[in-house]
Formats: sequence, structure tokens, C-alpha cells
Amino acid sequence: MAVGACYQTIGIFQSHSFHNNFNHHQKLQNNLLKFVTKDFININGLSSRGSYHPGQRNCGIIRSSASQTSLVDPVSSPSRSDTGETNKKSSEAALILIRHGESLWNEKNLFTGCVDVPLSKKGIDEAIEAGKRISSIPVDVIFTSALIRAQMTAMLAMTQHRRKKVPVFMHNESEQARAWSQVFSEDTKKQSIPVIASWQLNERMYGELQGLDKKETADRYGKEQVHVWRRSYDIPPPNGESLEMCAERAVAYFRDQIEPQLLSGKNVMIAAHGNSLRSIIMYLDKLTSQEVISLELSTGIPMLYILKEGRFIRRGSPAGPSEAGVYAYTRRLALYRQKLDEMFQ
Ligand SMILES: O=C(O)[C@H](O)COP(=O)(O)O
Repeated sequence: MAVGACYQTIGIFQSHSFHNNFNHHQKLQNNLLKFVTKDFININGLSSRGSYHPGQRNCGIIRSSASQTSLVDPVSSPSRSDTGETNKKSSEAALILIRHGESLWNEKNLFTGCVDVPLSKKGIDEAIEAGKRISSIPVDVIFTSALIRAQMTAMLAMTQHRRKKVPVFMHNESEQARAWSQVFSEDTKKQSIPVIASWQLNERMYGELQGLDKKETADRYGKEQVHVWRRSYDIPPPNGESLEMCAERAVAYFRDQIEPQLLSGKNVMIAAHGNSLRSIIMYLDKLTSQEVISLELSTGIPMLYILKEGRFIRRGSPAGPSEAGVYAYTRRLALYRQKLDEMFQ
């Protein structure tokens, strides 16, 4: 997938808001301490269209697997302790979205959907590169789909994380699985990141197109028809899911299981798929069913949102692991990075 093909949300954001901010913050690059003392760095220039307010909605209850394993990371809460806010509920959390790296069927240009195909060599490299970009952003809990390409991406990305916590898959499929995968050391739990895999984040089910060559399908049924199957909002491919149907389960899962984590101050990474993430971005950015048609996500490019004071603010894609602008996004991210520098230099 070409980065350049990205639609307005990702395209404009990366090329406009992010880079404008980056240029601004580049001037501050040599003086991190100076800008970390500010409460929030230059977010006023951002489009408010890219934010979402969860408001008074009932967000549902997180399932026991996530809440039972909730971990307090002393490194991820520096601003609270530094400002004496230890007892206050955190009002800020990072949300990283990442589409899996290139899969072996992306490489062959085959419709994949819910077929469980691993990453290609290029996809492995993309996942590692993505991990470098987010290596100084706090991650307290990881959500992935049930498909190996998203799980590989999340795991490979986390090998690059500077905090060096170990991602640990939660197994709640049965009482026995839960019991047999228990960890009995609090210290070890603190050095772990719970990983929750769920089918609701899977790629849209592509029906009878799964396994077909995309170009050959376009030659056979016509480019327009295939474009409708791939990008219309509410028209499903033969016996498959439309984006609307995919959104029904992916967004419901986000609202019920992921948003409560963010609202409680946990920093979340979601590794998923082109269409499950398109539907979540549609929800976060309040896109219309017309606007979402032109939303394209590249493989292996992480995107950062900040949930602050109940609003999701789209911050774009960290361009590199030492990107000053990334840490200038908020005082808390800057402090987190500073703590990592102190701990792991
Ligand atoms: O399932 C697939 O084939 C891809 O992951 C997404 O395909 P699309 O770009 O055709 O939606």
C-alpha cells in the first residue's frame, strides 16, 4: 500500500498538522527539559475535527482479563507523581493504532479477509520499523485481532520498545486456560504487558473473494464493481461483510472493551487490519460514510491519538524513534521519554 495514497485524515494529518508541528518542535529539539515544563505543547493549531468526545455514554465494563491484569507502571505515570497528583484519576492516555505489516497475501495481491496468513519478510521489517517509531511511547495494554499477521506485528513492534516489558497473551477462552496461564509474581506482572486478542478486531470478512487475485477479480467483474466491494460503506462483497457490518462489531468492541481502559488512564496499542481500523478511525474522527470511502491505511504505519480530558485528539504518525515532536505532543509523553532516558541510557 502506498503511503501517498492516504486520504485526508492520515494524508493531511501527516503532511500538514504533524509536519507543521514537527517543524515547530524541531527548534526545541535540543532543549527537551525546556518544553517538558510546559503543560501542553502547541496543540492549538490542530483541527478540532480530529477529536472525539466520549461524553456521558455508558462505555460498558471491561472484561475480567484486562482489569485483572491491569498493571501500574511507575515509568508510565511520571507526570502524576511529579506533580503530586498521585491520587487523581489520570486524564490523559495514548492510543496507538497500527495496521499489520505486509502479509504474504498482500504481497501476492490476494483478497485475505479472515484467512489467517502470516507476515511477509517486508511485513516483518515494517513491524520492526513501526516498533522503533513508538519505542518511547507508553504502552500498558495491547489489543490485537485473532489473526496472526496482527499478532506478529504487535509482538515484533514490542521487541523495539525501550521499556523492555514482556507482552503476555491473556487466555480467557476457558476457566482452565485462565487458571493455567496465571502469573504468581507481582514483580513479573509489573514487567509484563497484557495482550488481549479478539475476533472482533479481525479484518472484514471478504466472503467469496477470499483467496482471489485482486487484479484478476477486477478484470473479471470490472474495476468499478470491485471498487464498490472494497470501498463502499454498506455494500458487502458476495457473502462477506460490508464496512458497516465490520464496524458494528469492531466499534462495539472498541467502545465496550478498549475505551474504558483509555478513560482509566491506560495507554493502549491496537494492532489490527485495514478495515477494522478504518471503522474505528471513522468512529474516533467522526467521519461520514462518504468520507471513509477514501480512507486508506498503509501497512505497518503507527498512528497516535491522545485521549485528554475525555477527547480523542489525532496526533499523526511518529516519524522516527528520536522524533522531538512526538514527545512534545504532551508534557506527559515528554516526561515518559525523559524517564526512559534516565533509566536505560
Ligand atoms: O483483506 C485484505 O485483502 C486486505 O487486508 C484489505 O484489503 P482491501 O484493501 O481490499 O480492503
